[in-house]
Amino acid sequence: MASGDDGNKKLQLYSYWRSSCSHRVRIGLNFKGLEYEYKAVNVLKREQHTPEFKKLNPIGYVPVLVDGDVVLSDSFAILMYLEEKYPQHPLLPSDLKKKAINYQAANIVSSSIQPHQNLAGVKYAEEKISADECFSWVKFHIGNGFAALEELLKDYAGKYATGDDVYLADLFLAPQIYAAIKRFNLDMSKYPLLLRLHGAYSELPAFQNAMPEKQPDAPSS
Ligand SMILES: N[C@@H](CCC(=O)N[C@@H](CS)C(=O)NCC(=O)O)C(=O)O
Repeated sequence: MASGDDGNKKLQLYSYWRSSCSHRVRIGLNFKGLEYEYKAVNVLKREQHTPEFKKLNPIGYVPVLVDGDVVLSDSFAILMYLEEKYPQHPLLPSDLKKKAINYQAANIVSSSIQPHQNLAGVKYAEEKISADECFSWVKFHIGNGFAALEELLKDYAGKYATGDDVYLADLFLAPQIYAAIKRFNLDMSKYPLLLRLHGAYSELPAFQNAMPEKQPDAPSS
């Protein structure tokens, strides 16, 4: 694996094992063959709100990538930065339409699904409504997004979301499908294309090594 190209300074990723946003970036780093130092941030212990961490990301979310003097947060921005700085194994196709579909699919996940399951929102909602109602609300939004993704990708999908190569959309889809299955117990029979993609991702080392349970801060059992 290559490290960042700024001398011998290794890239650093501030991540939480179960964070789907961190998971996207882990796949991107692995896919591009970039070695990085894993810096665990336990969001359940509110480590994302420490003054130290907030110097890196004032909004108090993981992931954060440090590449020499570049400190970046937000998985989309991080992946676009990696794409330009480390062009090997491109995350975007050259075809403009396909590229736009990748942006659209990635943003359905990051703007229209994930925010509904984010810790801060879920904790707040659980105080206002019951935990069960909150869980159903989150599942509703995952299902809504998944239905849109099935429709969007049906004319583009090959082995992966937009053809036979892995691109940006796949980096956003894999963690969201994983979370839907493992954390939210979503009935995936309604989303056959996404279920098939989930199987395809599970065969790729870049995706396997980014799995939550393989991270150094994952609980041992
Ligand atoms: N749009 C941001 C969202 C970041 C985000 O929501 N991170 C979550 C984990 S996936 C987080 O740090 N949550 C902690 C909290 O809610 O306090 C991204 O894509 O990186």
